Amino acid sequence: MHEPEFGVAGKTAIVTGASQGIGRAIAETLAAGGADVAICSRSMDRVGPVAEEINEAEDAGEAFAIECNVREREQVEAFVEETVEEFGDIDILVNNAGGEFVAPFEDISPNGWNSIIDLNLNSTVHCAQVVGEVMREGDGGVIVNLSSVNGQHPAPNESHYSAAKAAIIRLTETLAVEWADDGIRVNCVAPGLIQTPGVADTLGIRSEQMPSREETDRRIGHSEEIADVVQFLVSPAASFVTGETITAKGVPRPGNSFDVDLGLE
Ligand SMILES: CCCCCCC/C=C/C(=O)SCCNC(=O)CCNC(=O)[C@H](O)C(C)(C)COP(=O)(O)OP(=O)(O)OC[C@H]1O[C@@H](n2cnc3c(N)ncnc32)[C@H](O)[C@@H]1OP(=O)(O)O
Ligand SMILES: NC(=O)C1=CN([C@@H]2O[C@H](COP(=O)(O)OP(=O)(O)OC[C@H]3O[C@@H](n4cnc5c(N)ncnc54)[C@H](OP(=O)(O)O)[C@@H]3O)[C@@H](O)[C@H]2O)C=CC1
Repeated sequence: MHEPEFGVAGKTAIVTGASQGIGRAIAETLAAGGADVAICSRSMDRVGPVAEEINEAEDAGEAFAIECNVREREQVEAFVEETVEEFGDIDILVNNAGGEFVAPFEDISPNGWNSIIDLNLNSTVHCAQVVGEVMREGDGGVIVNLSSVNGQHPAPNESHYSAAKAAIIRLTETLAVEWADDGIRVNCVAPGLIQTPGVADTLGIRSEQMPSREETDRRIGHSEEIADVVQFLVSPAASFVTGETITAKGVPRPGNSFDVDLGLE
């Protein structure tokens, strides 16, 4: 009888933007499965406690945290170098750090546009190139990039973010082909609206506005539900899956998974 292998025990992983929200859930899920995780955010005060909590858990992998702004190539290089020193190799990269502000296209300044492209797309490029080199020189690996339903469908007032997240999908497909012979699988997850501190603070969408998790229709997703998809993609069970985007948005409908009034005129 065939038993699918969903485990990550003994693997080493980098998860960017893991001080809260989806990134934190991904790091905790992989560590709970026995992977050693290197995690980062822009603030050691925020990401350090996540590593401490993982290290206190029984039967979990090891964690170490580092301050790294993934918009800065040099900081990504230092983070990856330190991870290799710590763990010896990198099997898994999850490009999670990302974010946005909402504004009509005509109100986005060149600097505002660049900040969102840097944060979402260029950070993914930095991490994929730097970690990809380590994987190609080693035994290959698995990369998962966080896109969004906004990268798949029109999203008014999120033109910069949507453009970046759409580009991440095509980058994923391209790298899956370019790096197939190096034993590197590259996939994407496109979440619908997920209840995270970032969504609450930045977009002003709070959990009390949301239907409860028990409701099957039109509910907001939870970070763990994205972490579970990532866990599948990085596991041996997904060994024949590359260049794909898995959408995780609950009930199928075009566009966003939940109709939220963002309060823009
Ligand atoms: C229908 C429902 C749809 C819901 C979809 C939900 C999809 C979820 C998407 C997510 O990504 S969830 C994650 C949420 N978390 C975040 O978004 C938080 C992350 N935010 C940040 O890190 C930062 O705020 C930022 C957005 C990256 C900006 O960081 P940066 O340090 O670059 O900022 P500044 O230097 O302050 O500004 C740079 C530039 O951008 C302009 N700008 C900033 N905010 C706005 C705004 N609200 N409107 C217009 N322009 C803005 C700012 O003015 C600067 O430009 P210049 O003035 O210098 O030209
Ligand atoms: N929540 C949602 O509805 C959806 C989210 N996504 C995507 O999922 C990912 C995670 O989103 P979510 O959990 O909601 O986001 P949050 O804003 O809640 O968390 C973002 C995380 O990224 C870190 N971060 C932000 N900027 C940087 C940076 N420049 N360098 C390093 N770390 C950084 C933050 O840490 P710190 O502040 O400490 O630096 C934090 O840990 C993003 O790519 C997002 O676009 C996609 C679709 C929907």
